[in-house]
Amino acid sequence: MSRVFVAGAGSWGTALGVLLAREGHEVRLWMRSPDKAEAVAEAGENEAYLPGVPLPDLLTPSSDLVDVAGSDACLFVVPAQHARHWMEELRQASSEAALPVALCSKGLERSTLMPMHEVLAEAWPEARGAVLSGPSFAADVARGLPTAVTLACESQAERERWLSLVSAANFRLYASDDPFGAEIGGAVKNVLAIACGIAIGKGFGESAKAALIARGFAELQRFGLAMGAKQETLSGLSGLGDLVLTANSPQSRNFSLGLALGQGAEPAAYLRSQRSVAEGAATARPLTEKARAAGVEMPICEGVAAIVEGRDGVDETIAKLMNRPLRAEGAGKS
Ligand SMILES: NC(=O)c1ccc[n+]([C@@H]2O[C@H](COP(=O)([O-])OP(=O)(O)OC[C@H]3O[C@@H](n4cnc5c(N)ncnc54)[C@H](O)[C@@H]3O)[C@@H](O)[C@H]2O)c1
Ligand SMILES: O=P(O)(O)OC[C@H](O)CO
Repeated sequence: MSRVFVAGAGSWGTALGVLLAREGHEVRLWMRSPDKAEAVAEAGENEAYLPGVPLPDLLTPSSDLVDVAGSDACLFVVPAQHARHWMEELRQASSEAALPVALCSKGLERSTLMPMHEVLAEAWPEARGAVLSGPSFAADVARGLPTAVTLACESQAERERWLSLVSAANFRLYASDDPFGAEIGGAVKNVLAIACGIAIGKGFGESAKAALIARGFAELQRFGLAMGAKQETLSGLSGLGDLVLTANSPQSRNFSLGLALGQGAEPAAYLRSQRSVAEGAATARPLTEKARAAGVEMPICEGVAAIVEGRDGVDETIAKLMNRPLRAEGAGKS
């Protein structure tokens, strides 16, 4: 049995905490508010983020960051735009310990354009980072439905430790030595899922969505390969696998955001009305800035960035995409 600190008690942190506690690990599920931690403990359930899932006895809700100090491992599940601050806090609370930290958040930091493992390297340099990513809705994992995801880190010994810690009967981990590639897939698929939601919200139908998935995957590969990710990672669970899941389901917050935008919702108002995070909204711009700096074209992601930031309307963006010069298929440069 290990002691695991789960930083972040949204739906994914809670589902992962429940999974580990069911496997016999002692879990501290950290959230910012002491009142909420108390209420969740009393209810025996995280009603706000994962309703209907009883918390196992081995899971203790906590608002005390110092609990990280005695832990064997940490799952980091705080939304990407708040990650740096809480990594710095965890570093202090853990006495700067070289704790194994699995990054489970999917996004790029807006101010620096960095993926989470680069943020971790700056904010908590002693931590030993890994990436846990792949097609996995929190509600599915909490219900014990069969799920497979990627666990990526450079050290083989660390990978093996993570595999034995987090794998469960219906939660299958595949190992990868490409943490960067695993992160890129999760960040880009969220932006593409918004595009697919927009197409459905506009009533364009399944053929349009399939075209967006295929051309979006070409963008994901172009960008990932230019950044040094491995092809096998991009076409694996954390890339193609997660794109297929997220781009096809209203269960996805990113797809649902797109759906609402396609139906005429105003982006800022819709985002303000949501308790849950749709990471693609904040990641779209840093992603496209990073791509442009690397000379990689990502027209679908550019369109999503313009729409969610209110710089362009849905109709204008679609017209721009459809009027691009005709070209050969393939991931290529553009
Ligand atoms: N939900 C899923 O199915 C799922 C699956 C895989 C990965 N993820 C990723 O996990 C990460 C967390 O998402 P989630 O779905 O668990 O969250 P959520 O949308 O269910 O809840 C949002 C969480 O963010 C917290 N939060 C808001 N502002 C904050 C701040 N300033 N500092 C710290 N925390 C703050 C809220 O308290 C809440 O716990 C995201 O990067 C998401 O992409 C989610
Ligand atoms: O609800 P979404 O769009 O954040 O997607 C959740 C997970 O990332 C799916 O793997």
